[in-house]
Amino acid sequence: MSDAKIIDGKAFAQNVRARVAKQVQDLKDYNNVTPGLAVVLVGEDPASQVYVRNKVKQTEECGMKSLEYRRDPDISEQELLTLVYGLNENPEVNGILVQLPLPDHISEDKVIAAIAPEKDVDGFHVINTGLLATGSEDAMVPCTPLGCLMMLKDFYGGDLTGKRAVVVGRSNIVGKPMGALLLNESCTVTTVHSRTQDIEEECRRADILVAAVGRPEMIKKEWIKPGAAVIDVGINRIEKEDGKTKLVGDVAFDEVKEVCGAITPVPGGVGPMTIACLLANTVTAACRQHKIEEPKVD
Ligand SMILES: Nc1nc(=O)c2c([nH]1)NC[C@@H]1CN(c3ccc(C(=O)N[C@@H](CCC(=O)O)C(=O)O)cc3)C=[N+]21
Ligand SMILES: [Mg+2]
Repeated sequence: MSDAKIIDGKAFAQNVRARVAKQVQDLKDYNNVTPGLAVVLVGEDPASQVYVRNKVKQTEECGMKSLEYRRDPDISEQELLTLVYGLNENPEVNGILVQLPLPDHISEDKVIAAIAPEKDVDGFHVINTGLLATGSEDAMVPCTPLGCLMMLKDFYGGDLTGKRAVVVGRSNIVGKPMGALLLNESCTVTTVHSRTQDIEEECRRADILVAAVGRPEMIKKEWIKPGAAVIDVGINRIEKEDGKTKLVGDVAFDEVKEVCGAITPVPGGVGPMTIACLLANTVTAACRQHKIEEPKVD
């Protein structure tokens, strides 16, 4: 068996961002529109700060306007909702992202429900969830699943019809929308989770395996069908023997790459694609709000 293809998410994301930058330039030149993305960050979680910093930087590099709203962790739910309502009304803002998780005293469901669906570039609002589930082109598609789909389509030359896809994990932000997207691509989709019997056997049937559980290196090479495409969504910070921390995925990369046909690394796989898709969604949102023909995303 020849070596697996290591899918370079960083390079892929750079490509997507270059395309987005061109679209932004066209919007400015021909429509006098500069897309704007508002990112709301509550609290001081260091990992969240890194992600938000990257989002802001890349938004600006693509020529879009970035608006950042940092709030103390003791902000009330009502104050946060009021901030979101204001962004809904702000014509400079085409996309709104409220960084999750939120502090315990704030209902994430309520905050997501408060975001205008057409500005919901995360695709977390139930309107967008419903549009995705019914196969509508009007859905805002969650960024991580969208990035995974783009890499899978690229690997398979555009068509996923009839592939057996197994999604490991059933979260609202990755597992469920990933399953819906793959079903819309005419895959045969199975979602497995912590209560699944014989999870290993289910995974071994997969042509496409998407791992999104948040358990470091849980998926071993015996779980993999030879030649399968393995997409690793996990970003787990673990401590090494020397006390330093490193990032690992949900897949035991070194052993799985000996069996599979293609695999995304962590870091440098799904993560950068998530941000690139956020930027692409912001352009899509701006086009829809200004009734401009929108660019195709994949
Ligand atoms: N409303 C909301 N939307 C999100 O999309 C969202 C969120 N909340 N909360 C947090 C998670 C996490 N997330 C990541 C995005 C990029 C990388 C990324 O680029 N990771 C780099 C490594 C970064 C590092 O070194 O820590 C990589 O995988 O190569 C990681 C994680 C978006 N999230
Ligand atoms: Mg909460």
